[in-house]
Amino acid sequence: MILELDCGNSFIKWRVIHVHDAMIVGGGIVDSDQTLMDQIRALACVQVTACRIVSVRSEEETDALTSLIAQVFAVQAQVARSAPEMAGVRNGYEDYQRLGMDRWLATLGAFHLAKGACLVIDLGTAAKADFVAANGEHLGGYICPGMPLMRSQLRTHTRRIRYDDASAERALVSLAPGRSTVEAVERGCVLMLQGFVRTQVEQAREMWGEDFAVFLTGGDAPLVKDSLPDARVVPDLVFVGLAMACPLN
Ligand SMILES: Nc1ncnc2c1ncn2[C@@H]1O[C@H](COP(=O)(O)OP(=O)(O)OP(=O)(O)O)[C@@H](O)[C@H]1O
Ligand SMILES: CC(C)(CO)[C@@H](O)C(=O)NCCC(=O)O
Ligand SMILES: [K+]
Repeated sequence: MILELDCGNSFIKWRVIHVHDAMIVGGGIVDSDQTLMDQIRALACVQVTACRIVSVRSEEETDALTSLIAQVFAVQAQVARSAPEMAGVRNGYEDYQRLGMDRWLATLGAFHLAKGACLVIDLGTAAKADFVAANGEHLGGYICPGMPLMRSQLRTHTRRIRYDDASAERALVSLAPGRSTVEAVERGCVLMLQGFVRTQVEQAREMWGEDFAVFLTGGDAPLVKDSLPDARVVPDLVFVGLAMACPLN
């Protein structure tokens, strides 16, 4: 079985798939290497024979994780590396190595699925948008604070914005003007995300008319999907690209 890991800035998403048909055996989202190991080991009868990783963490953190995996499962993890060109997509950065690997892989995955022009939106700790033209040219993209960063900046830099996670969740039953601090902040940040996403779609329309696909991924995709009815929500888009970048045979 193949262990796949997407190491983001706040969380690690993992899943275990069968080698032959890519059927998903299990998966989850964790906030530490140790919890990751515990969760994988808790899956009965899993024999990890290969591992592929995408990481936007430091080289040291990624090395520590690959060592742990070598120790626990006796496999050498394959770590996805940047490339100037792959699977028909040309990296649009001046220095291709600077483009975040999560963005690059999501872009590869999206172009593979769309087989044409696409806009890729990934809403995690950071909110990211990337544009790929029909000929596979990656045109670049945008990076903004995502929901967790917007909310924590407000909490950190003000005296009187304080609330707990449970009330934050309750506040999102509607997006009407907030009548409490928690509603005002949570709804305001969601509207920021929706505005970000709409602006990207407008830009794609200016370039490509109606001839493009929109892909939506990342933990906070559900917060904007109603304002983007034509978007394809693909939670595992980074894993689609990861399998392309690290084919393991
Ligand atoms: N089960 C979950 N565990 C943690 N966060 C979740 C979960 N489901 C949804 N989320 C939301 O997902 C967001 C984090 O998204 P994601 O996991 O894509 O971030 P990340 O990969 O760490 O960040 P980035 O991609 O910017 O590096 C959080 O704001 C949280 O609200
Ligand atoms: C933007 C983040 C932090 C989002 O995970 C990641 O893609 C990253 O570290 N990128 C490097 C900077 C860049 O993409 O220009
Ligand atoms: K990510």
